[in-house]
Parts: sequence; structure tokens; C-alpha cells
Amino acid sequence: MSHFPDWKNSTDRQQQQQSSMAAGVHYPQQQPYHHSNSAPVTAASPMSGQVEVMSSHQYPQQRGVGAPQSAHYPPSSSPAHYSNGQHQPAGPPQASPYGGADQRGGYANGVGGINDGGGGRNHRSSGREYEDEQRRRRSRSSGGGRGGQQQQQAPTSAPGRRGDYPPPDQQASQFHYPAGGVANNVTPPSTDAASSSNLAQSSTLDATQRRPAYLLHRDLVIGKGSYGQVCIASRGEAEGHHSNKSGKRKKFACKCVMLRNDPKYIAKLQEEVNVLRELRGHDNVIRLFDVFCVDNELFIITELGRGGDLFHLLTTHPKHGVTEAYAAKTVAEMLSAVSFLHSRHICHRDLKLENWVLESGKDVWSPLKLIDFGLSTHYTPGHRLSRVVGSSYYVAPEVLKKSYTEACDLWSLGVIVYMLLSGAPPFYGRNDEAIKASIVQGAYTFPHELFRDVSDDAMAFVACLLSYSIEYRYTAEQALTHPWLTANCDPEQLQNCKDGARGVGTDGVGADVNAMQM
Ligand SMILES: Nc1ncnc2c1ncn2[C@@H]1O[C@H](COP(=O)(O)OP(=O)(O)OP(=O)(O)O)[C@@H](O)[C@H]1O
Repeated sequence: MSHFPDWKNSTDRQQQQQSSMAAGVHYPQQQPYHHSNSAPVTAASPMSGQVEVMSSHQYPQQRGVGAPQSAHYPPSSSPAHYSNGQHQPAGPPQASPYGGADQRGGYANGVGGINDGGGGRNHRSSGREYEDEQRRRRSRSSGGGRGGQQQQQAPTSAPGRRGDYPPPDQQASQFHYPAGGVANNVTPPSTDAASSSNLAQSSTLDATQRRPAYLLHRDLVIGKGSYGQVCIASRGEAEGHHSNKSGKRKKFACKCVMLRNDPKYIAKLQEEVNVLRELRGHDNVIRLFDVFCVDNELFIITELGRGGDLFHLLTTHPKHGVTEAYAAKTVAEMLSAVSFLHSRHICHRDLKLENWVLESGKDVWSPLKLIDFGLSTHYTPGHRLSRVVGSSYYVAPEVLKKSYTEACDLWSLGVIVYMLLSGAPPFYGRNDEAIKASIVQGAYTFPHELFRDVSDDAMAFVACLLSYSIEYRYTAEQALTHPWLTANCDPEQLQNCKDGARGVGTDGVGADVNAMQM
């Protein structure tokens, strides 16, 4: 028996993936996986009522040939643990490979209980502030969830058919926005119908300012999150504007968020949009195209990651772990994006497999793009953040202890790399509270069963990111120079990542948002 429900058989996830396929998100067929001799990942146990208190996705606990049969994996008696206090490096961590499997392990320290009162999460709502989650859960259980309202209000066409939203007769007024019509300020909904007209509607248009209408395909859902759903939007020839070479309408991802009359909520959305704007142009950050409001609903139009997210890539294949070459390429791109964020004093705070999408549905080696800046925030260097936000499994211990810096993003990347290499999370538990306790304790191992094909350098790299002390944790810039990346990445690609980290090659960063509109 395992404490991890069978995430592979999650109905929500399957439906979402089928919907994504229909929506034009095609998961690449190439398989960058290793462990070809390993047995398929074993489904642990059927999804159970635990889902209410589990994180968004359930990660496998046991897998592969030789995986321990115990309920807790790695076993708590594993000799691979060693304590943080005893083995903390004296200076910034170097690429010091561990001598052997029995010496590899995580740092344990005597940190006490978790002081966050966060609760569990539903299937796909892990990336949110814990207090908000509690509120949403109450709202859902009373049948008043925002997502439900959104579904009901959506004036889509008949089920199964493409739903063009808004209806054709409303498109001109609602989706032809002026040149300055991007919602530069997200306005809270108003009870006054006249004043609740969105920015697009309230501006005067002339012919030269008009832009092509978007068609929002409400039934082509590519992702669901705690703040709404992400659908396909398209525009192109049908409105007499430029189409792509094949004459098809160009597709975008559209995050649809119902606005609430809540200043904090609006401020959060404003920050998400601001951050997306500011990061525009980096190769590994999803590109923002438009933002606008219609009838108290905010639409954030971005580039479409056609290859789906990394969670899907990692979990839908029967083998576990990707090759080191693929992991290194992936991580170099992640570090490039994160270094770029940090150079602009933006902390993402929700780095996880689900928030990286592949640009192409045909090439698994295509560039990765960072999405979901809903928890991102600008920070003042040297000042600590205190709000407990993040996703289970990935959240850094110092975040749970309410005093953290941008280094929390590097911890999350450490968790991601660990998972890419092994297919399992370093910190886990039977529910969110147990996972958080495991993180705060900080002990993890590199079980031989999962890491037998993984190099010492790779594990040393992970350890540099999963350093309990932020003093010793690598920055994104430092991590980009780690020998494991040098040994496993294409030199030119790695250099591009390093350049991207410094903002070299990013087009028009900081320029007026209107310049980016198509
Ligand atoms: N631009 C995109 N291209 C492809 N897929 C996307 C894109 N944006 C979002 N998705 C998919 O939709 C899912 C949810 O999107 P997003 O994370 O932005 O929503 P959210 O409400 O903020 O979610 P969460 O609560 O998990 O943080 C993603 O995990 C991803 O699978």
C-alpha cells in the first residue's frame, strides 16, 4: 500500500489531457527517458477520498525494479540521511560528488513544526496561497465556486462544438480593443452596469486602431488552475487580418479569470500582468500578447505552449526519469528564466513541473516556457518575504517558516530536477501537512533504486539547489556554471541560456506593452 493515489488514473487529468489534445496541444512523441530496462511505474493505489487533502498532483512513491516495498519510500531507516548541521559545506557548495549511494542524502535539521495553518488542496489547486485555498474549498463545497460560475456564464455554443465567445454580434465591441486598450490597470468589477464596461468597450476606436477579434474556444480547455481555466483563443484570417502561412487562425492560450470585488485579488492579478509584461522577450518565459476585460472577466492572452506541461511529460510515460542530457537542457533553460526574473527582482514562488510548457508539440527538445505568474511578486533585495505561498512538494522550507528570499525559487528548481532525474519527489507524505513537515525537516535521499543511472555530478547539482540554508544554496547564475550542466548541455545552448539570464537577446524588454501587440 502506498500513500500516493494513482495519479495516472486521475479522471480530471485524463479529461484535461484529452481536452488539451483537442485544443491543439500535442504532447511530443519523442521520449527523452532513460531506465529502458526498468519496469513500468507501478500505480500505487486508486484515487481515494484523500484527494481533498492532497496536492494538485500525486507523485509516485514506488517505481521501477527494486523499489522498496515498504509503505514509506524512501524508508525512514535509510542510512542515506545525514544531518544538515553535520554536513553543511563550509562555503558555497562546490560540485563535490558524493562517494556512494549510502553517502548521498539530504540535510536534516531540527527545525520545529510548520507554522503555517494551510490546508489541503484539491486536484489542481496547489499553487495558491493557503488561506485562499481554504476559502475556495468552502466556496466549492457550497456550490458557489468561481469556476462553476464561469462555466455557467460562458456563452459558448452547443456542447461539443467550438464556442466562439463572445457571440459574433458582440465581438466587435468586446474584442476589438484600441491600441491603448490593453487592461493596463485591472479594474475591479462594479455593480454599476455602465461603469463596469471594460476598458475595451469604453474607449473610442478608429479604423487604424482596431485589432482583430479573438475567438475564445471555451470548450478547448488546455488547463485548469485554481484561478480559472486556460482555453485556446484564436484569431487570423477570418477577421480579415494576417493569418499564418497555412491560412489557419493563429492559436493562443487564454487564461480566463473572473474578477471579484476584492482589492487584494485585483492587486494580485495586476501584479501577474505586470510581471508578464516585464519579462516579455525572454526565450523561456511565455510571451504575453494581450490583456483585457470583458464583463468582469479578465482574459490574459499568451503564446501557446503546444507541447503541454512538464508534469505531463514526466508522468505519462511508463518509465521514470529523463536522461541527464534532457534534464540538463531543461534545467539550463529554467535557470536562464529564473536568473532573468531575479535580475529584475521578481520572485516566481510557484515553480513546479506544471508551470513549464514546451513550445512545440512535435519536438520534445523545443524551448521550455515558464507560465503562471499568479504568485509572483517584486521584492526588495535584502528584504525578506513572509507570505506563505507555493505548491506542495515544491515549496521551500523557509517559505513555510515565513521568512524567505528569492532563493526559494532555487529550492523549487532543485525539487524539479530531482523529479526529472528520478520521477519521484524528494519530499512527500500522506497529505499536505505531512509533505510540509517533511520539507521543514529537510531530509531527503537519493535512493539507489531511483538514482542508479544518475551521475554523481547530477546529484551534487541537485544538492546545491536543495541546500537547506539559503546561504549555501546556489543562485540561478551560479547554478548555470555548474560542471554538470557544462558536461551535459550543448555548449551553444548553454551559452544562450547564460546570455538569456543576463537579458541578452530579449527583445524590447521594458518597452511599452502596446508595441508587442500583433
Ligand atoms: N500558455 C500556455 N500554453 C500551454 N498550456 C498552458 C498555458 N498556460 C497554462 N497552461 C496549462 O494550464 C494549466 C493551468 O494554468 P495556470 O497555471 O496559468 O493556471 P492557474 O489557475 O494559475 O493554476 P495553478 O492553480 O495550478 O497555479 C497549466 O498547468 C498548463 O498545463
